[in-house]
Amino acid sequence: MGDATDCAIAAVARSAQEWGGFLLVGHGVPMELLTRVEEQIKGLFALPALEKERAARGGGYGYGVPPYILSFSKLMWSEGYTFSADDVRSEFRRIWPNGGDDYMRFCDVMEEFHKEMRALSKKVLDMFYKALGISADHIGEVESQIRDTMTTTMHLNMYPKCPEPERAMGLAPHTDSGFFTLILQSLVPGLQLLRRGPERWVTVPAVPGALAVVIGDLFHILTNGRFHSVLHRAIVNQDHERVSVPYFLGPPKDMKVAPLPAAILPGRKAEFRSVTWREYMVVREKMFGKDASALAMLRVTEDERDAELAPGMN
Ligand SMILES: C=C1C[C@]23C[C@H]1CC[C@H]2[C@@]12CCC[C@@](C)(C(=O)O1)[C@H]2[C@@H]3C(=O)O
Ligand SMILES: O=C(O)CCC(=O)C(=O)O
Ligand SMILES: [Fe+2]
Repeated sequence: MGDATDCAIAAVARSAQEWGGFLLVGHGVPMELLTRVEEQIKGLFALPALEKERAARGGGYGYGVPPYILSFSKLMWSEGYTFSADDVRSEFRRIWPNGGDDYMRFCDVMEEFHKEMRALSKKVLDMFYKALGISADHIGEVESQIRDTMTTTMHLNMYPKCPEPERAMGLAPHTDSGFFTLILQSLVPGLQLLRRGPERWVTVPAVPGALAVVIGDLFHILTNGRFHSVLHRAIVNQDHERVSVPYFLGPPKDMKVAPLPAAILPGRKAEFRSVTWREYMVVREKMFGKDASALAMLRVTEDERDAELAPGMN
């Protein structure tokens, strides 16, 4: 994948525009490592509830479902754990205060996974740049700043077997807010993307060793809407538990994100205002449960565009 072919780049461009996601194979992260990651996560969630509660979510990180999930009426049939990929050892002392073998094994595997995923995420970003027509030898200052400062957040989802799957939801429909997400999923399907025209939920197949890639809202802004941030959800099933590990890539929380000039098509203008991830999360929280989307709030209106044109026209 390091030297992705023109054909692969064209496929990335097409799926990022039309779907907002795709399955990535041949990425080089060893399948055997992915299996170990899944085993460790199942072990973590199998711990007694009281031990997991020690790490109860606070300040955004820790055990428990993400807060936004609580604003949906349907029962969420899942457990979650969010942490900064760079702080595995300190974070999981909350679960295993005295360290020990289980703690060491868990941290070793997660750190190995993080190292591989971090390297892969840079390759994926470069593929996206190429897919936008930004060639490797003409990468601008902003593009390389993004490449050098991208942050990584890991989230673990466990969806237990559900006796009445049609009455529950694994994870409510949402878009990821960052740049893009690489998702490792069990061999049990459950992730669904909303396909447009006409709208329908499409299940992402569980392909051994494949990673699902999903475009987030800040990438939608960065690409001036050329790449589509896709609404997705996770459903549950009666017969198998399922684990997924989204690896979220995004800017540092206070970096301003605006459409990349090099990504704006000829004859078009920037269609989104600049925003930081932190600011975006505030806007999005306000929009939950309402009809309008947070992205729509950041769209430059016709009036604003006219106002911008006006001085030059006088
Ligand atoms: C780095 C991230 C990405 C977050 C916020 C923060 C930590 C937890 C992530 C999730 C995980 C579950 C869905 C989501 C929508 C949620 O509520 O929490 C995600 C969200 C986002 O993509 O916005
Ligand atoms: O379980 C999945 O496959 C999707 C999880 C997801 O979308 C998320 O945690 O943001
Ligand atoms: Fe997601």
